[in-house]
Amino acid sequence: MKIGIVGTGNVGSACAMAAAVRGSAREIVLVNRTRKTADAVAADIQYGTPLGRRLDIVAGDYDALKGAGVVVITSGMNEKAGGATNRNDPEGRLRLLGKNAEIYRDIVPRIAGAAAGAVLLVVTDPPDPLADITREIAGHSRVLSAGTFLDSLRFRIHLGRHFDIDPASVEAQVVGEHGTSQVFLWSSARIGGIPVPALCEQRGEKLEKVRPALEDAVRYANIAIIEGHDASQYGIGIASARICEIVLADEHAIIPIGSFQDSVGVFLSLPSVVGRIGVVKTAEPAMSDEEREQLASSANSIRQALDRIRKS
Ligand SMILES: NC(=O)c1ccc[n+]([C@@H]2O[C@H](COP(=O)([O-])OP(=O)(O)OC[C@H]3O[C@@H](n4cnc5c(N)ncnc54)[C@H](O)[C@@H]3O)[C@@H](O)[C@H]2O)c1
Repeated sequence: MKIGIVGTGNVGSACAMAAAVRGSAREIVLVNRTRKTADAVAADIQYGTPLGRRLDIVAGDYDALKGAGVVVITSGMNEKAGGATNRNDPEGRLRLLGKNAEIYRDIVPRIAGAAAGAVLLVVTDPPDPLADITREIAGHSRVLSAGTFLDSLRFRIHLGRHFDIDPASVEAQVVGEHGTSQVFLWSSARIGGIPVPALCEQRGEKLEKVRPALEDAVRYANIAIIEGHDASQYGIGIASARICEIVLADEHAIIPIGSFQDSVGVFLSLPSVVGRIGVVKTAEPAMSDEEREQLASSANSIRQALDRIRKS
């Protein structure tokens, strides 16, 4: 049970830390452009491991990824460095695609060559079109975009806060792009089996009044974090570690996550059964007409961003 993590900046280090603390694997290998950084992160985390489950965490070159069941790719420019922190910019994280696609064209052949049997989990922004590029280069379909798994957790947190309920008991999903065009499935959001719109009514609230602020808090959560702390890293670290666990244990858990959708020709997130081969099956959730239209428009945003860099 081995996890590879490529890139040991803020996000890669947080993924490693979360996987170590959660006991997600027996072995973690860290690969970074600057080996010294990967060595340092591995050593730092290793010193805490006698307090948890047995773990070997080491740094290595790409060939050390051999035998990994899953490789988390976090290399690339982040939102702050790439100027993607303006809430009024509809492009959002898609602004980072040109630069990060260049980096992916360089590193994915090496990752896919070394970790031939692994599921590749794309975390770098924007993860959906980068997963497309990864799939093309790797030549197989065991590719996931971290997608809206984290956005869905954020949605559950904010709904839990609003209704004063443990977010673990909130069922709610964000689908589509991990970006500004993401789609909130209000029509199927439930707490204790009660639809969220009905819960609002019970409290004398109008859903249309609750929606904008709550959606903005989720859609721009990364920007709010970056305004206080330079990079968003810990939430995605925990979310990525959980995805690795699902893959390594072939759990067949169902979570919102990005995979290639034949029907629209791009990667985007839908609730999906995840196991050792990546996405085993995608479920089409119940959606209102409005949500369905938003999902089509989200697919368009991703497609247009890919078209722009393929033409350039
Ligand atoms: N999917 C998500 O939910 C999510 C959440 C937070 C951040 N992110 C994204 O994760 C990525 C990493 O963010 P970060 O804060 O860790 O950035 P960072 O600047 O801290 O780290 C960048 C990493 O990329 C590597 N890198 C940079 N240029 C490279 C190149 N040319 N070749 C090989 N490696 C290179 C660096 O060595 C470093 O390991 C960003 O794209 C960020 O936007 C995604």
